[in-house]
Amino acid sequence: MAEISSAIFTSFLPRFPQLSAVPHFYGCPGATRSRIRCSITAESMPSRTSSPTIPWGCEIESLESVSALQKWLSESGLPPQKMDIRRVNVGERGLVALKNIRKGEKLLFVPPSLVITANSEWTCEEAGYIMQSNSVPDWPLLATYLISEASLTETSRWNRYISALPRQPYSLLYWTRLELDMYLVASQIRVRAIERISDVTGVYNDLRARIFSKHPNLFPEEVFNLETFKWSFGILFSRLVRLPAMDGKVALVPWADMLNHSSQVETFLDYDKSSKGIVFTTDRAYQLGEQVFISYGKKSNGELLLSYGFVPKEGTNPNDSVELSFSLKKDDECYNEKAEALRKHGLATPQQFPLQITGWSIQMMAYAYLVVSSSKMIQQYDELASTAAGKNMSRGGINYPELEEQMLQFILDCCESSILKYSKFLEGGGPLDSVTTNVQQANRRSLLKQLAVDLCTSERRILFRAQYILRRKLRDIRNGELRGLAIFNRFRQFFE
Ligand SMILES: C[S@@+](CC[C@H](N)C(=O)[O-])C[C@H]1O[C@@H](n2cnc3c(N)ncnc32)[C@H](O)[C@@H]1O
Repeated sequence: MAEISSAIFTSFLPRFPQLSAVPHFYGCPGATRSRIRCSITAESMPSRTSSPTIPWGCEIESLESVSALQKWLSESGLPPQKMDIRRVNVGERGLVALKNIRKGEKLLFVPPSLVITANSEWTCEEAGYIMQSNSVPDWPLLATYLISEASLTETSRWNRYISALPRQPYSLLYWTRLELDMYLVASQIRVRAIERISDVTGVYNDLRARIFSKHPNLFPEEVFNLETFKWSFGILFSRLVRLPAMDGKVALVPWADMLNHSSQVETFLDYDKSSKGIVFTTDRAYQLGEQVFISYGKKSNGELLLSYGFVPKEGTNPNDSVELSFSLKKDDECYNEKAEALRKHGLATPQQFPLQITGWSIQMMAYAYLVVSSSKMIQQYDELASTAAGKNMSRGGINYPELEEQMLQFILDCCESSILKYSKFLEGGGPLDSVTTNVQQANRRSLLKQLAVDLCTSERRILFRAQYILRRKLRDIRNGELRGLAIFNRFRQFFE
């Protein structure tokens, strides 16, 4: 998948404009409306308290719906492919090479007519008209579109595609608050997941208040509810691609979205103007029968778990990082001045910075310098906060040799307190393990726990490496100081 940046996700956060005056519709044409009502019956209706079931899509590993999808795609203009959808070891279902594929080959060629974007036609035209006339941003529009088309079953042209989508995409959206608190207690991804769940809930509530409640015949609550929105956002987070050659347009690309991610490749999906289709260019060769991969973007293991519900094997992701939380010291006599400088540059206390396996950023160092700086440096607070916010990136700008030791010690302390949290989770048993009630629940818990263990192991590994480097640097500084002191003392004795 092309990178779906948080900037795109935030594009649905701005409030929608007030409802414009729209003609009053009485719902989709008769047959279609009744299908909506039939598609989710009272019995199958997802409940907010019990485990919800979405009445469309398939089991995540199902290949049955995939053959119907392939047939429909070929009939609808997808050219013959050099890959086929198969059960795979990495990612349940994936695309596998049907012949040897060279490095540098263009593959796929999915025509734009088979791609879902914010401009796609709605089977229920009236619902589409209402959404568009309210200028609903792309993400909530697509989430609503997907539910609308899914609920129309065979009437929708996307029926075959939607039937092959997972009924429950792997995503942190499906973790309960208790599971997030238990299993991701040490990782900052827990907070990101909570925020994301609350964003999705907020978007749904906004749509319901502003649009759905005013047109209940077009957007009945038994179809357009929080559970179906969780599903559609889960699908978008794990399958939507941004197409740079189409001005960053976001799209669901059937067939191409069967490609799994590998951190070892860099190629991604994009629109190819010469062939007028969605393609990707292989950046390595594949042999017959091998699974073909793309990159979902330079994402950390935590980000991959958040959006896609998986954690790559330990040590295989060169883009892995862990979020380290920094705070001003509560007893700092210049706390207010420092907090104000941070606020001015859009930063807070506490503030998270990514720590990579390859090291830490100038922004992180600038924040740490600000934390340890004395009141004598008050003139530099603004500059440090601006560097911490990434606005002033020259290394020379934060060269304070007299504070270096304190700054490094501060980062080391933060790393070590974070390591303690990870070790407590990884080396202690969780009380949730003892309260599972049935086999299904026990299986789910062990899967989530394994994901959390994999994530926390990889995040702690980065912290251990930083701890090692910081300790060595501090030892060198202190040894250098000691050597300097010894030379000074020898000089003093000589003159005495
Ligand atoms: C765009 S879909 C790819 C097709 C998907 N495997 C399917 O069967 O529908 C993204 C989802 O595939 C799975 N996936 C992709 N890359 C993976 C990987 N490297 N390891 C494990 N699961 C992966 C995750 O479940 C993710 O949410």
